[in-house]
Amino acid sequence: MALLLKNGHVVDPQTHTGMRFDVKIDGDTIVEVGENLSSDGCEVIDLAGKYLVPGLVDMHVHLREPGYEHKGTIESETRAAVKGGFTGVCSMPNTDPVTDNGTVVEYVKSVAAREGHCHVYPAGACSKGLKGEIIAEMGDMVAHGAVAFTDDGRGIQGAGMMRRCMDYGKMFDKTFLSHCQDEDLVGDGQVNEGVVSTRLGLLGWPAEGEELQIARDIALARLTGAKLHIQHISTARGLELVRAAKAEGLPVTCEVTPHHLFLTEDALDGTYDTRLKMNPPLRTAADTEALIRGVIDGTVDAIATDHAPHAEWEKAREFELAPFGTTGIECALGLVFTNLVKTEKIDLGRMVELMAVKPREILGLDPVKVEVGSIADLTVIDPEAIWTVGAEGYESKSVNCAFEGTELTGCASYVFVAGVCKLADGVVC
Ligand SMILES: NC(=O)N[C@@H](CC(=O)O)C(=O)O
Ligand SMILES: [Zn+2]
Ligand SMILES: [Zn+2]
Repeated sequence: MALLLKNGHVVDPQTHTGMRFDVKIDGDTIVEVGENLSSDGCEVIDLAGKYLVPGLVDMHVHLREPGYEHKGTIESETRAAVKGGFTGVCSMPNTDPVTDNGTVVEYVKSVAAREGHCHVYPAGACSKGLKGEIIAEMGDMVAHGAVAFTDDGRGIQGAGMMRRCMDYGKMFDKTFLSHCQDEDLVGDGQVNEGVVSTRLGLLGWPAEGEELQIARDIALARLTGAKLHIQHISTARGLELVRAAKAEGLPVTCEVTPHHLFLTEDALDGTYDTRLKMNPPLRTAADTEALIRGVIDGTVDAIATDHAPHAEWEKAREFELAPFGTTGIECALGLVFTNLVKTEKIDLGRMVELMAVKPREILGLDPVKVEVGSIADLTVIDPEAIWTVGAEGYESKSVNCAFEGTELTGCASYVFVAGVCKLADGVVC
């Protein structure tokens, strides 16, 4: 039966924004958009008071399967994604085995097709085993559906190796997603190097450890012509490097996470809370202010969560022994809505650009628009819902959320993936 979404406030910067429209879905496709559409033969969902936007895509997510199913599975983490309002996620290759060949890409895709709640777009590794030594089977991975290349979890240490990856891989016309971390400089750094690391007595992870590789990778994008995307950018100077690269016309983009936008190293003071341990670390207030300015002025292309589930016992260890990473896919929409949209720093159209339009563009996916003929990947946002992160638990298998206890306004109430309802009234179907 066709599905009629009535009276939603459509926000799509690619088509119509700010209009109240009915949207009819048949199968996996939008077949009609307009006012007062006939509901004959349709199941009707009333979206009065809600926003209807192109389905959100989180371009940086750790699903943990295969290999780390005690942290999360493709089933559990795509369930969390749908709860958070996403119709698709780009999965990172730091699995076990590493997603560095077509067989593992195929495995991720087949489990996602069988058990996943939303689209999964796998990223393949740049180097075999994420070791930064031998180029991974890029062509094989692309043939099996990999959408991008990354050694996320590690920076590629050798400039020559990064250059060879880009030179070889650029023939596939995919973007290189770069985790920027100079391991020699960062060493065992735990938190941002500065006053807070000194006060806590923890080894520092200096901003320069990230900025050196951002500068290097931009130089290599210039040298090779490959498309470069800086992951989870966290420092003001790093963003300045991206701004300059864009002004020069280089094919460089970047993403920022909600935790690097809305939390600073000061949250760690006196807590030693391992949920606040992530890579790169929380930085200074001056950095978050610069990142928010970048979101507003367009230097930042995308907001992605770097959703990184870890088991409770892993995070319950001493700070130095706990793994890096926070979950975030269930609260990202609420955080951005509360802190940026409600405060009028950005409008909802810009939010859709950051969380739906640009991620697809960078990953080379087909665009999704609220218009006839588009695939019906759609997110419905309730702008009035007030809720507390973690108060009703999580859909994710893991609970290591840096934002637990934060009160937010705005959440996803419906999610449609290829025309199928996956979230109804805030409940995963
Ligand atoms: N960001 C993190 O702190 N952790 C990520 C790895 C990564 O994104 O670098 C993880 O896989 O747990
Ligand atoms: Zn990373
Ligand atoms: Zn990551």
